[in-house]
Amino acid sequence: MHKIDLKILDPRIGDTFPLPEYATPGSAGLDLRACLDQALTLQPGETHLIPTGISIYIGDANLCATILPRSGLGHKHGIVLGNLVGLIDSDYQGPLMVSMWNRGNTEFTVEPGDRIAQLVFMPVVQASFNLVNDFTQSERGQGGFGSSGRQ
Ligand SMILES: O=c1ccn([C@H]2C[C@H](O)[C@@H](COP(=O)(O)OP(=O)(O)OP(=O)(O)O)O2)c(=O)[nH]1
Ligand SMILES: [Mg+2]
Repeated sequence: MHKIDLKILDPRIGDTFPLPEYATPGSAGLDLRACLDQALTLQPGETHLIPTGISIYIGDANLCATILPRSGLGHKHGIVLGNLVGLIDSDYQGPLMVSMWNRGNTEFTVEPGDRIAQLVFMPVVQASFNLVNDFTQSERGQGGFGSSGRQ
């Protein structure tokens, strides 16, 4: 288990609202909570930036974190992320924010402390570029965007 530095920015985190934790031993994501002072209703089509009450400092360029939607919110209520996926850089030290987008047709109310999205740590490979004029020919070549058909 990696140790990641975490700062509590909202005193309710770790008190009224639990710290992010893996729900089961096999969980990939840690749920993030809406650190709101009052309930917030997202009208259809609206996007709001919601504080999670924490900041993390990953501090290792070979790691990042992503913020992903919760499948229940996305599938049942149309609540996904305004940026589709949030990417947390290893050198970011600011507050973790969740862009909540109501892509559905009905309003949705977020209550303070609700679990609104999930944080997933991932390995990162940084690359530098080797400038060439021609690539060694691959089997695929330039084929893409459905070039192999549908079945
Ligand atoms: O859902 C998100 C996405 C990003 N961030 C923070 C962490 C990330 O490291 C930083 C910058 O994100 P990104 O590089 O995706 O945004 P940008 O629009 O390119 O901003 P910047 O110019 O600051 O890099 O914002 C969040 O808190 N939540
Ligand atoms: Mg950026």
